[in-house]
Parts: sequence; C-alpha cells; structure tokens
Amino acid sequence: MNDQIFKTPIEYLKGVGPQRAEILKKEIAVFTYGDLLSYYPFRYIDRTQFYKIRDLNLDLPYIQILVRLKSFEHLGDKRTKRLIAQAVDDTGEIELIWFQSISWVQKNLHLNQVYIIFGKVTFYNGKAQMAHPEMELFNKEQSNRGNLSLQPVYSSTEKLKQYSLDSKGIQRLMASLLDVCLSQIDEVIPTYLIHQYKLNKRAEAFQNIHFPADANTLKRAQNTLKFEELFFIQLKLLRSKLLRTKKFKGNVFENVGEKFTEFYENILPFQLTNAQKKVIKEIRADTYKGIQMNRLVQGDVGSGKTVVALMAMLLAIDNKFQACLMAPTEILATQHYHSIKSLLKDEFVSVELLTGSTKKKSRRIIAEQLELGTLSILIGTHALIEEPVKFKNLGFAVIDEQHRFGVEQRAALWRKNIIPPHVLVMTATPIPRTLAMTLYGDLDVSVIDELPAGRKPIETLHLFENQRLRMFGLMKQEIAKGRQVYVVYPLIQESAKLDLKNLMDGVDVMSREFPLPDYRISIVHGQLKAADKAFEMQRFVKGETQIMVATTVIEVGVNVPNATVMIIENAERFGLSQLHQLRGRVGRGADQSYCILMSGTKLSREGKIRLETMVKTNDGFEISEIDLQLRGPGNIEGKQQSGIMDLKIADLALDQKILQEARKCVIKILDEDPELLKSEHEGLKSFFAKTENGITLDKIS
Ligand SMILES: Nc1ncnc2c1ncn2[C@@H]1O[C@H](COP(=O)(O)OP(=O)(O)OP(=O)(O)O)[C@@H](O)[C@H]1O
Repeated sequence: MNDQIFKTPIEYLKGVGPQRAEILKKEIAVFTYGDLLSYYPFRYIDRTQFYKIRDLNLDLPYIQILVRLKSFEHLGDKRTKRLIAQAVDDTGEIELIWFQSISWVQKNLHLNQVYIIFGKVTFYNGKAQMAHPEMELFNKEQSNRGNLSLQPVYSSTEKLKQYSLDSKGIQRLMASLLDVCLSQIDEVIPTYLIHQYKLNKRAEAFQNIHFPADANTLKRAQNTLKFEELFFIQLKLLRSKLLRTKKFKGNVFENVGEKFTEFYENILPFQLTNAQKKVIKEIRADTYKGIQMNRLVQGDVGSGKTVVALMAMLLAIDNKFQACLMAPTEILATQHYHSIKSLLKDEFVSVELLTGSTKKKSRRIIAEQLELGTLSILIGTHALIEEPVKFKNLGFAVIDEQHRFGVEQRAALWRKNIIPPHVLVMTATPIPRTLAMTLYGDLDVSVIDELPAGRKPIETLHLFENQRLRMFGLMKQEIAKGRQVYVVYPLIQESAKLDLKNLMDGVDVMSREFPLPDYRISIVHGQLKAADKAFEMQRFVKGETQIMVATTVIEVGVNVPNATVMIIENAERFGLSQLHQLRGRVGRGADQSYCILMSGTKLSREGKIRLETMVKTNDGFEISEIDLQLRGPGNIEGKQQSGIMDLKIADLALDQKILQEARKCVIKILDEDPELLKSEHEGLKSFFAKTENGITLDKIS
C-alpha cells in the first residue's frame, strides 16, 4: 500500500476540512485516509426488497417502497413552509414531506409516475410519513441503481450528524476517498492465495465493502478483508515466535535425572493420565532442543495441570537450574505452595513462597538462598519478578492463570535475561480455539483433555429461591458424610459494600441453619487482610470448618478434594467461564459432587442459556465455545490487555474457519520462506515492514 496517501490527514479529503476533521477524530477516531477506509459499514440495507404501505411500522430501519405520486400540496407559512406529496401503492397511502429544495422537488417529480422511495418511516395521526425520501423513477431502476442494491449503513453519532455526517454523509466521504485512493492500493496478500481462496484484489475489496453491487460481491469483499486482517495478526505472532527462536538460545535440559525419576517412581501418589504424560513428553522434547520453550497448557478444571508443571520444574532442577511458579493472587500462590510441598514430601526439593505478605526476614533469607542457588523452587505472585529478586540460575518459569497477562506482558517478563527461562503458561479454564490462536498464537499449545480416572461427573442443579430447603437438605446430607461445602456470592466491583452486606446476610442465614457446635463456617471475602484470608482458607483446607462462604476470590485453583458441594448464589450474575471455574472446585476427589446454581426467577435470555449450559455439560471446551458465541470475544477476560483483539472486521466467534485457513497459510509461508524473500512475497514483506492498515500490530511484538 502506498504509505503516503493512507497516512494523509483526513482534513485534506474533499468534503472534510478542519472542522469536520476534528469531529471525525474525536467521535470515531478517524485521523487519516487509512482510518476512514477501514471504517466499515456495520450493516447494509437490502435495496432489492420492497415494503408495502400496509406493513409499515416504526421499528423498521431505512426501507424502500414502490409508490405512485397522487398529489402535491404546499403547506405552512414562510418558516414552516413544506411540500407534501400523497403517494399510494395497492395497500395504502403515505405522505412524503420536504422542508427544503421544494421547488426542485416539484420540478423534477411527476404526478402519476411510479417511484421507488427510500427512507425512514414515521407516523403522524396514524398516517405513515417519510421526510426527504430518496426518490428514483421506477422504470429507470435497472440502469440507474447499478451498484446500490445494498445500501451501506455506517454508525454515526449525534455530534457527527450535526455536521451532516450521518450514515449518508459518511458514505459520501467514502465515495470521494475511494476516488482518490483506489488506484494507489497495492496488493499485499500473495496472488496465489488470492486465487486459491477466491479473494478480491485489495482495491476491489475496499470498493465492494463500501459499495457492494449485491450480496455475493459483499460476502467476497468481507471474506477478503477478514482474511487479510487475521492473516497479518498470525504473521506477526508467528514471525515473532520465529525471531524469538532464532534470537534466544534455550537452556538445554539434557538429563532426566534423579529427582524427576524418584518423584515419578516413588513419590507420586497416583498414575498420571495419558494426557498428562503426553504433555510432559512435549515439554521434555522442547527443553532438549536448545530453543527457548514457550508453551501453553490448556486443561479443563481439575485435569491435573499442577503435577505436570511440577514435573517440568523437577526436570529443570535435575539439570542444575532453578524454577519458579507465578500465580495471579496470594491465595493461589499459597495454595500452589502447599500442594506442591505436599506432593514433594517435604525435604525432597527446597521450595519457598514469596508474596506481598512475606515477612522481611524471610524475604532476606529467600533472597540469599536464591542467589546462592540453594533454593530450587520459588512460588509467588508476580511480585516475584517485579522485586529485585535475583535467581542464580533460573531455567524454568511456570505462569498460572495467564488470562490476566497479555502477550505484551509475557514478552516483557524475561527481557532482562540473557538466556531466558523456558516458559510454561497454564490457563485456568479452556479457551476457545480461535481465541487461543489469537491471544496465544505465538505459543505452542498442549491440551490435557482427560480427567484423572475415577472422577464422577459433577451433578448440576438449577434451583429457584423457593427451593432453598432442598439445597439445605443436600448440604446436610453431604456434611453428615464428612464432606465440605462452598457457598459463593457474586462480586460486583462497583459496590463492594453491597456485596459484603449480601454475603453477611447469607452468613446469617447459614449460621441459623447450620449452628455451632455441630457446624463451623469459614468466611472469605475481598475486604479481609491477606493473612486473615489465608487463615480462613487453611481452616477449611484442614477440614476444621465444613462450610466456606466466600466471594469469588476462591474462583481459580483452590483445591480441597473433600469438598463435594458448590453452591453459587445469584448464579445468573456470573459469566459462563466463571461458573465453570467455580464448579471445578468440587469433583476433585472420588466422591460424587454437586453444584447448585441458585437464581431468581427473572432471567435474561443469556442468563437462561448460561444456566442451562451448566446443567447440560461439564465439558470446559464446549462451555468456552458457547461463552464466546454468547459474549463475543470482546468481553472474554484478558482481551483488554491483549490489544490484538481490536479487530475491525473479523469476528472470532464467527470466522473460525477463515482464521484457521489464514494461520495455515502463514505457517506454510514462514516454513518455506521465513525471510519473505521470494518475489511472490514482496508485497507482503513491504507491507509487513510498515505494519500499518490500522491493525495495531506493534502492540504484540
Ligand atoms: N493423574 C491423576 N490421578 C489422580 N489424581 C490426580 C491426577 N493428577 C492430578 N490429580 C489430583 O487432582 C486434583 C486436581 O489437580 P490440579 O490442582 O493440578 O488441577 P488443575 O488442572 O490445576 O485444576 P484447576 O485449574 O481446576 O485448579 C489434585 O488434587 C491433584 O493432586
């Protein structure tokens, strides 16, 4: 693409000027010609469809009707002067009104002729009206309307409309923009791919997305631009992966040594699942190659990701490296610390915990041991890399619950290191394939798609308020068997006070139903100090309390296999992946577990689908796909930080196939021509070097 023209400030476009330019910048972030060009219509009106006057109503968008002009009438005085035409079809009558250009209209429109009128219908005294309709003589339709069978609609704002930049106004700007720049648009996607996927040439695609001749033309233009958008994101991600592999050497873990073998053969209390073994093998292969590993482990809740991470860390330790595990919250870091300690059976390998609450003295000792290399595994929150913590020889880093880190942050983590450690990212819940390809497109992906043997599927019930007694009954039945129960309340950040009240009211009810001394309740919520939270958690973990009432702080990672009931209050307020995460806190042992979703009776359509989905399936991968369909990628956690999801045209929920194809092509190109030196990749190379086109590619380097 010719840089210059697309970087031209928008004020220079015919019909814009300084004032409108300011408004365009402020209202819709259109600064340049390039920005305007990728300001795509958000829908199209089918101008081949005609309405009958009888069927008109206020809810209709801009529509067209075929009418015959019956009469003209002038009304009002100087200031309210207007021209009204009565028009009819075989089902009724409509008034067409003009406040301006009256004499022009009267001169050019003729009584008893048939016209196509186009506009927005309103009603006055029960009569249909259309102000300033677009008019076209019917018998000239074929020759005149040509490429206007689909009318683009651009989103506009009140402010823009004040400057005559409603959808029509924007369309006019687009026409003059295309006039000046179409001839200067270079191809960027290699010609052989354009043929292979029946795409448009680039200029054609821009022309046809703004002024489509018909539905097929539009579809092709949309596919072309979607393909291009996703193609460049993949190119950027996979190129950066390639460069990283070239730039950084990776530590070589030559040996599967004593600790790993000892743990696997004598300490591990269960058989690994085949899926766990497969992932460990993948990690082993990565860390042997001399290339820095960046791998994402996706596994459903409770699939046993922690053991996999631990065994990978042992591999590092056997090769004289240190390892660390970073979790997003103190509770989780603490939890990992305890479960890893207990898996490792104490003195087997040295492990320490470092969080915001670690005392100064302990910090100093940890720092010393780290620098000396006598400490093998450090677990903590990401204070772990922010602080002046110095490892003697960090070789392996596990990042748990990566959703909260974007691609950028991940890249920034190890910049300081000369040989960066191998990085294993673990996601808390499965994420849809398309999202994984985009958010984590530069990582290799492993999937643990198997739960440990003997797990029974969690039984999920959706109950309403008047069925609360049933819920209490189930709780009592399970507690009588020696099991434990979670009761979770939603957290609305805007009103922490209200949340707390909600939760404390819940605690009151619980304490009445489950009184001391037979029952004991732990309470954990966001307003508690970290140490108090940890204390309450520990009471529950040790089985000293049978009921844990909490806000969503327990959402991820908490592991108490003896807990068999998860009650979620106001379940309709939670997102699907959150519900699935919460449910994953039970069903972690061999006992039958239950999840009870409590809700009010008034549910939104989406709320209903969410709860039905939870009742229907336990499969996290399936749930994540439904979540994406319901919410769109825009709202999936982690998106905000990722930067790459500001897609202009592609939709990760709908365009999975295009994404997969685009990725496949990029992989092939980089495999055969990593430096993009072949002549057919020339356009690609120069475009890529500039990384413009409004896609914020820089954000993901
Ligand atoms: N192969 C296995 N056989 C039996 N139990 C296992 C196996 N692997 C892991 N476990 C146990 O299953 C429980 C869940 O494992 P872990 O905490 O690693 O899950 P996770 O994948 O991290 O899940 P979540 O993301 O839900 O925390 C733990 O108690 C763990 O010891």
